[in-house]
Amino acid sequence: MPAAVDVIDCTLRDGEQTPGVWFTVAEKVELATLLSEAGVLVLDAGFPASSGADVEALQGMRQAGIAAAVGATARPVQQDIAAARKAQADEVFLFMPTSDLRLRETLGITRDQAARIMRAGVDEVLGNGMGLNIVFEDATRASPEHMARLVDEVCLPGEVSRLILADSVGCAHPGSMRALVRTLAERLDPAIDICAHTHNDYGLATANTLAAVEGGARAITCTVNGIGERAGNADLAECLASLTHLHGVEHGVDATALPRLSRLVERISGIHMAATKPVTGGNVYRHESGLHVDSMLKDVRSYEVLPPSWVGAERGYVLGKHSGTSLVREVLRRTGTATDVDDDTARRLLDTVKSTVDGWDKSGHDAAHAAKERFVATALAGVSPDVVVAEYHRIAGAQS
Ligand SMILES: CC(=O)SCCNC(=O)CCNC(=O)[C@H](O)C(C)(C)COP(=O)(O)OP(=O)(O)OC[C@H]1O[C@@H](n2cnc3c(N)ncnc32)[C@H](O)[C@@H]1OP(=O)(O)O
Ligand SMILES: CC(C)C(=O)C(=O)O
Repeated sequence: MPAAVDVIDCTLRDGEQTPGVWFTVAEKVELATLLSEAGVLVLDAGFPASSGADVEALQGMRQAGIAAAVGATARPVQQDIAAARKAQADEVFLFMPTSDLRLRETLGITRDQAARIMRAGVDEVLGNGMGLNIVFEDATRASPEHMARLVDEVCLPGEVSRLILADSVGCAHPGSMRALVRTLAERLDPAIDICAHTHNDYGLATANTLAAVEGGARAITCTVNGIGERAGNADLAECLASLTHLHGVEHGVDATALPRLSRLVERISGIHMAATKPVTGGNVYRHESGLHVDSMLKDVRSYEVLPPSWVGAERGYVLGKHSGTSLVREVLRRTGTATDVDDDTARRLLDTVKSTVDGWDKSGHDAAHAAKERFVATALAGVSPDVVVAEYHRIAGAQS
């Protein structure tokens, strides 16, 4: 693993390509500002040729004076590059399919033609004074010979900063991704960084991103909440957590910004994350099961490898159907109600918790609604500690 990687966020471009999702100009500038303040180095901030709003949004980011470099995605065609220039992009993500399937069957061009179009696009971007990232779209289904030739012809030091290898359909696995990066890294001038762009069709986007870094990639692309085309992209929070805690790789992003970023993207995309969403999900730092809570109260390493403080969150314990007396005692201790509770009282209080949960009426709901209710009960409510405290006072009162 390298000591550090560059982080490129593409929520504003690939994330916005999520079917049915679009962001207003103000939302884009707000998200770009937060990403930049968090320490993200580069933003793939939009596709200016797609709409005037994208041009305006990129200009707005420049006017807001954000520190992150503002990038624009473009095909190697004059109109896209002109739009990126109009948007005042610092750099361009210039993409061209590399697989024969995409070249021959959907674009109807040969490898030679693709190479020539790309070379002309490179010259156009450079002529317009913008920085350049070359994107090999569908690289994970492309011929290594064709990609090697493109490396020689369009990925030249002094012209190109990064080569982005895109697993556009999410068909790679960690082994193939690692091998692809290694092969092209041997061909590429070391002044140019390889960057991974992965999709999550098999749920492997994060694993493939990490494998790419292992193979020699020195930059990664991610989206907040993993939103993006189809099953989405590599999730920013997951990638950063793994890089930090599993591999010790620096990335320059302040992890305490991740929950806020996640909530902002939930709000502006309308796509809500599950409570189990790694790193930023509502249940990630919460525990209910009695045996777990008992262990956690003795040593938090028992069931916690990702410290909540890393993202600025707090550890929580939920009283519920699966609780044990350890948490009942802890609640009484934390609320200052009682420090020393006999076994019989603790057990009676636990029974109150369990019967309260068992008494919840879920009839009249269809299956989907019931599942949602269960989620809400688990994620948000459990049983309030007040129930235990009130019951304790009732028992203690009755005893005195
Ligand atoms: C893998 C990725 O995620 S790439 C990014 C994908 N993102 C988007 O498509 C979102 C933004 N897109 C848009 O707003 C629109 O598609 C536009 C404005 C870019 C283009 O719209 P239209 O001109 O109406 O074309 P349309 O989208 O229907 O078709 C795409 C055209 O681009 C061509 N094309 C696709 N990729 C490339 C490429 N890398 N280089 C050159 N041409 C390309 C296609 O061959 C097709 O050309 P044709 O119309 O001559 O057959
Ligand atoms: C344009 C590139 C980076 C892309 O989104 C893809 O190939 O998935």
